[in-house]
Amino acid sequence: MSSSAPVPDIVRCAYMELVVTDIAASREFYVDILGLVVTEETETEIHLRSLEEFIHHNLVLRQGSQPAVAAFGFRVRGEADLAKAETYYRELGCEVRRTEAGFRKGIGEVVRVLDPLGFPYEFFFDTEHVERLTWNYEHHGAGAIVRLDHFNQVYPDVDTGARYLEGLGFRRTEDIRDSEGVTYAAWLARKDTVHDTALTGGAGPAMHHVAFATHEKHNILYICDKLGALRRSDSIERGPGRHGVSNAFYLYLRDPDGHRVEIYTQDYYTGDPDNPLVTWDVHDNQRRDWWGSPVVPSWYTEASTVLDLDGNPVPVREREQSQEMDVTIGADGFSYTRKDDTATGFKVGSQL
Ligand SMILES: O=C1C=CC(S(=O)(=O)O)=CC1(O)O
Ligand SMILES: [Fe+2]
Repeated sequence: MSSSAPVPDIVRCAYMELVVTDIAASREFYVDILGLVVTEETETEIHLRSLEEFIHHNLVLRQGSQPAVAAFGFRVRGEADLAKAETYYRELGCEVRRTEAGFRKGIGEVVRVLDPLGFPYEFFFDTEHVERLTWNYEHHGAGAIVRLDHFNQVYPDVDTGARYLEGLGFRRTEDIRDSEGVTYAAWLARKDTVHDTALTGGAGPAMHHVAFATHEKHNILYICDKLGALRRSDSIERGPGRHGVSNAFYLYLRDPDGHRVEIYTQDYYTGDPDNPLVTWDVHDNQRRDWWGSPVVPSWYTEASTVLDLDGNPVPVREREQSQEMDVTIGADGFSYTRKDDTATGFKVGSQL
């Protein structure tokens, strides 16, 4: 997959459209529990944003019959980048549709593509500016979600996927590999933090998670306490904890449809042109959780269906290379805490 056309200048990941089967239950999760702000809503569609956001939305919840992901939206630097996106993806042989303004509420023209990996990407520039609630602390609450931080996409062949994204101008900042050169995951950025999206090796194309940022770790701990108080602790899938990759403090939740949402804070700056790539050994038991806490199997095996430009599910393809869960968890899995000290690899009692 190659194109000699100039790539669109992507500024950041900006919005995701989720199809949800019970919009009232989803509204309760994202608004009442997580505190995202309603920019506008109808009975079947809710446009939400995080507290420091000034574009119209970071998340669209749309009522539908099956849970799915309909769009991964990226903001580009100017109107001219829409034509670049059109030309670039047409040269890649992808389906490309340029919509009129208003196809998405609060957004101008959108270039929609089904990208070479099978994901529905959207590129936009013009957007209605809405109230940025950065200083409106009366709306923040103790679990304040301030920004959309990143997407995470499941795809069978991480190296191929990462090469496509690097060709689109993303910078690889971290990855997980083994001594045979198999890549299990990669993190790729346009903005000056660890990633705008990541590729997790597995059956795909599928959406692994969408991540929102808080300013502080205590915001994440409050969300956990609030879920406990609401007797909704079953929404917590993994964490809270400290990532190895990205160094961020994290929590993974599952929404009422099973869509995975990460709450994420305090990764690091990656904006210099010579930002050093961080590569983790797949057997390093601190790569995904710096404290060595195990990754629950569902985190590796479950993800959301993605839709094509007509709203039909994109068929997934199984990963052919070795699976991270197989090589690190369970009877045949192997991970170390200290590379040459295999006698005491795992913390006692934390085996799944
Ligand atoms: O955002 C992330 C940063 C790090 C990790 S990992 O679990 O530490 O690999 C996962 C993640 O992709 O969700
Ligand atoms: Fe993440």
